[in-house]
Parts: sequence; C-alpha cells; structure tokens
Amino acid sequence: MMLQRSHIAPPRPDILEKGAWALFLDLDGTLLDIAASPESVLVPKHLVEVLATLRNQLGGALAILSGRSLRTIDRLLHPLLISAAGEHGAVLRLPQGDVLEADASTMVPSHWRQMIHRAAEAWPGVLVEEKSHGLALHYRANPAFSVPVTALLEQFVESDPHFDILPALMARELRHRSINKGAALRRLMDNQTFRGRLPLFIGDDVTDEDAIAAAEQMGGIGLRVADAFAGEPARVRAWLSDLAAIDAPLAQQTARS
Ligand SMILES: O=P(O)(O)OC[C@H]1O[C@H](O[C@H]2O[C@H](CO)[C@@H](O)[C@H](O)[C@H]2O)[C@H](O)[C@@H](O)[C@@H]1O
Repeated sequence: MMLQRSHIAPPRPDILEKGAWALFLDLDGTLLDIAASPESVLVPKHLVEVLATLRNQLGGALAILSGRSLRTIDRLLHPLLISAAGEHGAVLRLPQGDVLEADASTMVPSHWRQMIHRAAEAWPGVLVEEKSHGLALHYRANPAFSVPVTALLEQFVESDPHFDILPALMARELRHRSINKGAALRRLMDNQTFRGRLPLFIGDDVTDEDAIAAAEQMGGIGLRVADAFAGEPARVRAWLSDLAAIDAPLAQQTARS
C-alpha cells in the first residue's frame, strides 16, 4: 500500500530551525517494521540517506536510541556511523566518535547466560539474543513460551534486584536497572553537539517510555508511534523523508538486512 503524503502525521515544530532541536529515534518498530526475528528486519534503502541528510541539517544532533547492540545498529545502518545508544543505553557513541560503556558490574552475569542458553535448548522457537551488557529472549516463533521464559528471568531478578525484566515485543530482556533510554538521552543532550537544543524523541515500545519522559521533562517532545503515526513505521519514515525534503518511496520496498 502506498501512503499519501497528505496522510503523514503529526504536525511538527520547526525542527530544522538552526540550533533549535535534537532528534532521537528508536529503531525497531519506529524506523523499521517489526519482523519475524531480529535478523530478518529489512532496512528500506532510502532510510540511511534520510538519516544522513537529517543529521547534517541538524548540525549532528541526531541519535538512534535502541535496544540493539551498537554493532547491530551499525550493520543495519551501514555505511552510516551515527550517534547512538545501544542496548538501551549501556553503550553510547557520542557525535565525536567516542564510545562510552556502562560499568562491567551492569553486565548480566555469565552463569545466568549459561543457564538461559541451557533452558532455551529445550524451548523450540525461543531465540537467545546476546548483547554485551544485556540479553533478550525472543518467543515470537512460539508465543506459548512467554510463560517459562518470564518465570526463568524472574528467578534471576529476584536473586539480584539490581537487574530487572524489560517487557519487549514478543520478548523479555534482562537489563541492569541503572540502564535506560531516558538516561541515554540525557547523557547525549549533555554533549556539545546536542546541548542547548530541545529533544524530540520517537519510540514505540515500553522501553521507549523513559526517553519520552526525559524528552518531555527537558521541555521537548516525546512521540509514540501508536498515537502519532498510527502504529506504522512507514509513516515515521515518510515524516522524516518529508522533513529532510527527500522524495523517498514511503512504503517499505527494496531492502537490505
Ligand atoms: O529499542 P529498539 O530499537 O526498538 O529495539 C528493541 C528490540 O528490538 C529487537 O526485537 C524486536 O524486533 C524484532 C525485529 O522486528 C522482533 O522480531 C522482536 O520480536 C522484537 O522484540 C531486538 O532484537 C532487540 O534486541 C531490541 O531490544
């Protein structure tokens, strides 16, 4: 289905006004359509061009805030190396290229990881996604496993309250409580490239609520894909293309993984 530009929501402030705004974007479910597995997402070919153009127009003040690892963000958006928070903010790349990592004490312990892998071997369709600090267990291929997956992770967080379970789309993630996208947004806003601007964040999931709250607390705007873009990443992409004045196809089409 082709979307008409007249259907693009929502109204927006003058985001490109010099030095006024910084843009923060979630990846899965916001820029990318949800796919059957983390590895099978498709990246519309114009997306990278749109992001690169907007970054330049914003004087560098554009960042991706994702639950994905930084390495995966870079692979998906290749050849763009963009400011980003990976793993919900456990790993941050600043505009100047420096990479900051949360302390090793925030990493999911290796014996938990081993126990999770052992359990998942007996759960057909359950996928373990390893990240440097966190870990996600996906059950999209077999939703009945949401119950034992959650029960297993609950045992871990009950034994160590520094960690919590992040509900994700057809997945559960283990994450240190100190790590969230709101803190990542604030940390980036403290960087000279972002400082003095107002943040505008777009996200779709529970994990994005911290960044929405942070953006609003800083006087900016937090947009939920469900409310502002009818739940459709294609509309977010269209809105961004429009902002960048790039005449990109609006629906997802030729893509690369
Ligand atoms: O913060 P995000 O960029 O939105 O990342 C959140 C998680 O996204 C990925 O999982 C989700 O998307 C997959 C691909 O569409 C889908 O198959 C899965 O069911 C979703 O949960 C990613 O794999 C996670 O690491 C991210 O934390």
